[in-house]
Amino acid sequence: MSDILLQTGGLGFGYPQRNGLFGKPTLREVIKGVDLAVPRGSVVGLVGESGSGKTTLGRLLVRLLKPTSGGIQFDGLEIGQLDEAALRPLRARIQMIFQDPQSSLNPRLRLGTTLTRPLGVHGRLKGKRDQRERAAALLSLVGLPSDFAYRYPHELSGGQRQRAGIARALALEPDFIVADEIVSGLDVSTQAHILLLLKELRARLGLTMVFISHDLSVVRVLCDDVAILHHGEVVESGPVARVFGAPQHAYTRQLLAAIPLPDVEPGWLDESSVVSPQQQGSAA
Ligand SMILES: Nc1ncnc2c1ncn2[C@@H]1O[C@H](COP(=O)(O)OP(=O)(O)OP(=O)(O)O)[C@@H](O)[C@H]1O
Repeated sequence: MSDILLQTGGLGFGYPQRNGLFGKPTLREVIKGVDLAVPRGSVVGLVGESGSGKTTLGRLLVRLLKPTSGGIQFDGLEIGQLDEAALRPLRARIQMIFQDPQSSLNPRLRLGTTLTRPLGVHGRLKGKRDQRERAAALLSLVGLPSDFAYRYPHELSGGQRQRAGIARALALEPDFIVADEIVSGLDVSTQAHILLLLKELRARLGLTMVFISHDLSVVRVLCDDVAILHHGEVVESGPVARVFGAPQHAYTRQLLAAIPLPDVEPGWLDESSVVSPQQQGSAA
């Protein structure tokens, strides 16, 4: 078994674009020749300014998009050109969490139904009681009380919704998760709770993750490795301490200068430094 769970080689992607009313559509390349390796059990940060291609690359990695060139190897299997039927058995193993959990939480369904629906789809539910127990276990995994199973998404705070989004992604016990800007839009204290939760889940479940963020300080506390994306190309990658401590590429230096890292110790996100939702009285 290789130490690398997911690897891309020369990965490229272009969105079709119309050229005038009668012109033939062409591809506008937004991901170019990306070589990325995600070791098992690691969290790899993907950073870059707005429009650099982070979301597109994330969607390629989970095969919501099909590459226009290059390949993606997942657990030794080339998945870049697989069609939907061939991808189906892999879908449970690869999940994406979005910035806006609204998109993964159906507003008309109670949380318990949303969380356990993927289990039902994959034939892993044994009746109503099992469904209730699985929903409670998933809620507890992300620090939410079990009676939240009866709530609708609009009855949750932003942080609670993001916890629910994480629970939904974890329902099928995936091996690989792409998290796309999942703490953007949350206040700083809620961000810290969610990051701490991810750290705990990672340790407990041995998750392998690509963590997309424009916030370098968040990447520094959570990620082992980081890849810097610029105009669809990875211009630099490696261990976070090395890339942020001694950036080699001019663009990385520019990014670091533009977004100064707060002067925090790498260990600031320890359990002792963050009040848990239970301690606070309500789940953040
Ligand atoms: N569905 C689409 N159709 C056509 N072009 C798109 C589509 N989605 C994104 N793009 C273009 O692809 C490029 C990369 O966009 P992408 O959203 O991947 O970047 P990003 O780094 O995630 O940006 P942000 O941080 O703002 O979300 C941009 O130029 C964008 O305009």
